[in-house]
Amino acid sequence: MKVGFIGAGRMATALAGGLISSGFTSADNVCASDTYESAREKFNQETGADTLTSNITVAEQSDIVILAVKPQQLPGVLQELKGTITHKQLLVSIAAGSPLALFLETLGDSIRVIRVMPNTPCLVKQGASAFARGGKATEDDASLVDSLLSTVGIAVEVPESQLDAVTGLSGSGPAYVYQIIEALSDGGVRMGLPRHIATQLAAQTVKGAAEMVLETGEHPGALKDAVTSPGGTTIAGIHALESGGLRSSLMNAVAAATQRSIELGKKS
Ligand SMILES: NC(=O)C1=CN([C@@H]2O[C@H](COP(=O)(O)OP(=O)(O)OC[C@H]3O[C@@H](n4cnc5c(N)ncnc54)[C@H](O)[C@@H]3O)[C@@H](O)[C@H]2O)C=CC1
Ligand SMILES: O=C(O)[C@@H]1CCC=N1
Repeated sequence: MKVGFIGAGRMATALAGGLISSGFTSADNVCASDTYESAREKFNQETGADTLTSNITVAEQSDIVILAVKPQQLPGVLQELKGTITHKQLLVSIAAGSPLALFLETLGDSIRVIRVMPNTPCLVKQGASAFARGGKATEDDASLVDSLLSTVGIAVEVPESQLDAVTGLSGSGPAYVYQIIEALSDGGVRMGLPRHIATQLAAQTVKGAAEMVLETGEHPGALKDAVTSPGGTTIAGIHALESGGLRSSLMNAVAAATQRSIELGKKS
């Protein structure tokens, strides 16, 4: 199975690294093209896979072609790949906000295309990705993309209409959580902890709580109750969070980012 990346930036390097280190495919079967030499060199150093200057050659040589350029660069790349991408390759796009219709309109509706919304924790193999099938993409194509994304985290299939909400939640979500970690650390510093200790404790607390949700399958509310002693410290903290509208703020953040994803999708 030959996998080719068009665009050898951060997300491509993370995905290629996951594919190779997990044994999904070998470095010999992976290649990438990029306009910039520095990006090609970094991809090659970090993954051991070959890089090329020609997007067309990468597409011709690959069974799976992964488009990993920025959304603004996508229309130009698709024009270039017209006639090269056919139903023989599986096309996978990770470009935020670019709808399946864009690929079908440009490359023809016989192509097999899957649109993915990954997130940056893919860089540390803790990604949360969702994908939607389009055109003539089959059940087998979906399983393949599921296995591919699972090398760098978890993956779920959704209808394309839900991908804007996915973008608002898990695509942009790491940034919300970084703000939460920074704020928890600030709280620790305010109460007298050294910064490096406060940040370490804050990050591990978020990681540990997330693992508890994923591993136990318990409702987050039940896990919260298990931390909260009657008349204790936690309920005092929770009351302060409720006064500050934490939950409403996070729900509004997901809604605002989803709305922006819808707007950006209409422009492309
Ligand atoms: N960073 C994030 O949080 C997320 C990013 N994405 C999507 O992933 C995609 C890639 O993002 P990053 O890896 O963060 O960007 P990046 O900027 O690190 O990588 C993009 C690469 O494409 C190359 N490139 C530009 N024009 C090209 C062309 N015509 N032909 C070949 N290569 C070309 C650039 O030189 C660059 O190395 C984007 O579409 C983005 O929307 C999706 C989810 C989350
Ligand atoms: O902020 C953005 O537009 C992209 C999409 C998801 C994460 N970053």
